[in-house]
Amino acid sequence: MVALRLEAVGAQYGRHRIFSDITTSDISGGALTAVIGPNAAGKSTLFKRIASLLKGDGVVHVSGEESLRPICYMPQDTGANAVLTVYESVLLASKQGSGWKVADNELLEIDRILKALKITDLAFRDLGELSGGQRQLVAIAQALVRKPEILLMDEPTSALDLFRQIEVLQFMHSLARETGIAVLIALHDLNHAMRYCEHVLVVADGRLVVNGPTLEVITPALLRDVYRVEARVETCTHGRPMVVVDAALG
Ligand SMILES: Nc1ncnc2c1ncn2[C@@H]1O[C@H](COP(=O)(O)OP(=O)(O)OP(=O)(O)O)[C@@H](O)[C@H]1O
Repeated sequence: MVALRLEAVGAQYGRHRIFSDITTSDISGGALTAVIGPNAAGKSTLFKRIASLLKGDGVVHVSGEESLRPICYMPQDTGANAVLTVYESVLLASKQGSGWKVADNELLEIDRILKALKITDLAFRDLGELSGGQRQLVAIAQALVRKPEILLMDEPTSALDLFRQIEVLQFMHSLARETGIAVLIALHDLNHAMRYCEHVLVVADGRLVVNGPTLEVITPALLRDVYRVEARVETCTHGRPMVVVDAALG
């Protein structure tokens, strides 16, 4: 199974250092890992650094699987200017880095992914005429069709309604389990992190604050120190842990 490990990783834009010296234990495939932290903490920058879209200090280790395209980054901004249909855009994504010849099984795979995300009805709509949530689902399809070993999803549910948020996170959770890929998801909704992610990586103040099992990491102390809120971790009526925020600290 694939594993990702960061060793003394840093990133900067010009002279502006965003974070430094991020070292993690193995982030293993088969599970979801939430990347959390306040606005501008560097979650997207960390993803870009892991995906080698940004140079920086340290080493990103990927072990376990041989893949031509092991890491895929799904950006937060899924704006679409191209004059393409949904189907064409997903096909184009699947062909990135390979030849242009299209095999039948590749078309079947696109059909399967559109069906799994319940967007088959959008296949021949122009990207430019989709809603924000529909575009986000298409961006997820574009990422999945590349079959990465490590998938970095930057706030993939931010434009989705509640039902779709849950559907997508459940789907990603099952996909990681079934295929053994490692999925890292930048999230602001800590209840989603608690419910769907086995591990959490917390980025703040230009460093990795902590990484580990979700229930050990998301505590009232962390919420106070990192998010500056007074909050509790309670159990809902279904027996699941959830964050209840009482107040923002001045
Ligand atoms: N292309 C860029 N050039 C210069 N600075 C940048 C660039 N992209 C991001 N930054 C800066 O890097 C810092 C981290 O930004 P980043 O987008 O990684 O944070 P984030 O944790 O993903 O934030 P959010 O939760 O608000 O999406 C911010 O101060 C931001 O202004």
